[in-house]
Formats: sequence, C-alpha cells, structure tokens
Amino acid sequence: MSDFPDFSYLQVISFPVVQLHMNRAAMTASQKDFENAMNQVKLLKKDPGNEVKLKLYALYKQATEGPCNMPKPGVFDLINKAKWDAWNTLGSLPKETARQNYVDLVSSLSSSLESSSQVEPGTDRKSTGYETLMVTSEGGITKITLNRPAKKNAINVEMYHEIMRALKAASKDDSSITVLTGNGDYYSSGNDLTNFTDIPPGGVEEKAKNSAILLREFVGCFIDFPKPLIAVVNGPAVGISVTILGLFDVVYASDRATFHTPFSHLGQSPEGCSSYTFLKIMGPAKATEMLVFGKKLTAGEACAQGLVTAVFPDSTFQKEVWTRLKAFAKLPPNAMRISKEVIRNREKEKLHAVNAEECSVLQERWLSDECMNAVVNFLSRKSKL
Ligand SMILES: CCCCCC/C=C/C(=O)SCCNC(=O)CCNC(=O)[C@H](O)C(C)(C)COP(=O)(O)OP(=O)(O)OC[C@H]1O[C@@H](n2cnc3c(N)ncnc32)[C@H](O)[C@@H]1OP(=O)(O)O
Repeated sequence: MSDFPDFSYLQVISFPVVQLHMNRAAMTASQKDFENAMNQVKLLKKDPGNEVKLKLYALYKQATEGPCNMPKPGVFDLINKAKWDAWNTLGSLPKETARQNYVDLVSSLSSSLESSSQVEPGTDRKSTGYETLMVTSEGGITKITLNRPAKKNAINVEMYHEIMRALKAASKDDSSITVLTGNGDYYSSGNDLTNFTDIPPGGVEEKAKNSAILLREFVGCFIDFPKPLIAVVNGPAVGISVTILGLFDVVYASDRATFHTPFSHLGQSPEGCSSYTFLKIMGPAKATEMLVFGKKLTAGEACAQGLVTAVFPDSTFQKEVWTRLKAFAKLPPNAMRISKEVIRNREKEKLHAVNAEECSVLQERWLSDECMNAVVNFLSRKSKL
C-alpha cells in the first residue's frame, strides 16, 4: 500500500475515521454506508484540505453524537474552535441526515481526489468540478446536492450556473431519475442576496438585465428537463427554491421543511413560473396568499395544497424517501421519460412564455427602491425573513 495517504495532516484536524471504531452507538440502517464512506476516506490519495476535513469532522460528530453539546473553546484554541464552529453550524440537523451527508461528501471526494479503490465502470459515477454542489450518479439516480450549508444553500451566481450544468449532464447521463436536495439544515434560502452587490461597469441596469437573462435560462432548464425530477426538501425552502418546485415531477418534504416566497417583502415579484404553476396547483386564492402576501407554509400545508407530494417525519425522512427513489429508479427509463413528455409537453410553450414575462417584470422590479432597500436591509443585518 505504497500510495496509502499520508495521514500526518490529521495532526491539524483529528479525522473522523479515527474515531469510527470507538463509537458503535450510531448503528442504524445506513451504518454500513457510513462505515464504507469512512473506509473510502482512508483510500484518498490526496489531502482534501482543512475546510473539507472540518466538514467531515462536523458531519461525523453530528451523525454519531447529535447536535454540538460541547462548551465553546477559547479564542486562542484555534483548532478546537474551528472544529467546534463546524459542528455547531449544523444546528439540529438529524443524525441520519448527517450520516447521509457524510456519505455524499466522501462520495464526491472519492472522485475529485482520486480514490485508489476500484470502482466498477458505469455503475457508480461521481461528477467533479463543482464548487457549490455535490453531484453523484449511482443506481440509476443522479443526485444534485446544494452545498453551501453555512449560507443556508443560498444560490449565488456560480451555483445557478453549476445547477444548469449538472441538469444538462443529468439529462444525458444513463440515470433514470434526477434528485435535487440540500446539504445541512436548509434546503435553500433562495437567491443569494449578495448577487445584487456585484455591479458591472454598465451599472444597476446592466446588472438587472444580466440577472434576468440568467434567471430565464436557469428556469428554462427546469422546464425542459426530460427525466423525472424529484425534489427532496430536507429543510426550509425560500424564494426561487420554492417557486421552481412547480416544475418538478415529485416533491418529498421533511416535516421540518417550510415553504416561503416573501416577494412583496423584498420588493420583488414571482418567478420560476409560479405565477402560472401555483395557480394551477393550489388555485388563485391560496397562490395569492403565498406569492403576494408571503404566507409561509408548513410542509403539511404545502402538501394539502398540492405543492408537495408527501411529507415524512424528519427522523425517518432520508430512509423513507430513498427507499421510494431506489424503487422508482428501477422502472424502465424510456417509459418514464415518455410518460413525462406526454404529461408535460403541451405546457412547455406556455411555461417558456410565462418565464420570459416573469423575468422581464423582475428586471424592472430589481431597479425599484423597494427592492434595493430590502436587499440593503438584509445585507446591513437590519432584517431577515
Ligand atoms: C440572478 C438573480 C436571480 C434572482 C432570482 C429571484 C429570486 C428570488 C428569491 O429567491 S427571493 C428570496 C431571497 N432569500 C431571502 O431573502 C432569505 C434571506 N435570508 C434570511 O432571511 C435568513 O438568512 C434565513 C431566514 C434564511 C436564515 O436565518 P438564520 O437561521 O438566522 O441564519 P443566518 O441568517 O445567520 O444565515 C446564515 C448565513 O447565511 C447567509 N444567508 C442566508 N440566506 C442568504 C441569502 N438568501 N443570501 C445571502 N446570504 C444568505 C446569512 O447572511 C449568514 O451569513 P453569515 O454567517 O452572516 O456570513
């Protein structure tokens, strides 16, 4: 084993794998995957870097011990403070979700850092080259995980581009179904409000125009996505992460999830084709409560109104959802694709027209005082949702 990794970097941050055999308390259904992931870590040829090791450490602690319960280390105890911060950031993330996220993270690392384990070609592929996502393709399921947990998976410009790239790749790969989910305690807090701070030489008008072009292209990718697209809403969802759910084929939600579209509060207007899909899904009165008055729905309410397919208790969410998804992935892929076409195609032209109109209205809205003030208030920490 000459190319076994040099674990001297563990002196910087004690690696979770070291503790695996000390803690058998977390034995559950997915313990096997968890153990495999830990073994996989040992096979990494390259040091993944301290930031990733901190993430692994935090997920390991959360998966085995639950929320951070240690006293905060002093400011000069830099290493332990970094570890504590990483763990504490995970908040009340359930153990099972942490285990799953650990497995996903290792899975994405294994390809990007060249695991020395033998992977059977074509059966288990992981995409590399994403900064804001984890993308895995395994057992007929391509899974795209929003991966900015410290920012509640807010969608920055890079993430918009990466999601589009991942969807385009998923539409062509040999998977049968595609899943979008979030890493950490949020599904997504929606558009990253700092997107509005990077003003190009052409000023705010050019910024608004570019943003409208990006948004239209982004939503267009969901309208045109050819395979069954499933949202696994692991926690609260805000803004555009909610509106595009109307373009998904199935939406599973944890009972911890909430659905919030505070467009009026932000001086903005609906996007993601929600001005059309939400009306069809829940009727104009309920859609107006959400899209105009910013009513936040619980997962149960969103399910009763048809936006969500099914809700599961957070403690069993991952297990129950992935059991279903694995079964769906075994169905004949061409039949699923064609059925989706039959169900969705007659709406496509309409959806593209709605998308174009929403983006053009938003382009104007972003230049309004109402919108600018709301963004400034959030960024200057004066307001949150
Ligand atoms: C190309 C443009 C296309 C535009 C498309 C149109 C899209 C519209 C929308 O999506 S509208 C919705 C926009 N989202 C929001 O308004 C949410 C703003 N965030 C919040 O209100 C809160 O952060 C929260 C309620 C989501 C969570 O609160 P809390 O639990 O107290 O956590 P923190 O606020 O401390 O958040 C941690 C960390 O994340 C940063 N953050 C969270 N959400 C966003 C965001 N949407 N944009 C930017 N940054 C976000 C937050 O600032 C903290 O950062 P820090 O640790 O302070 O560095």
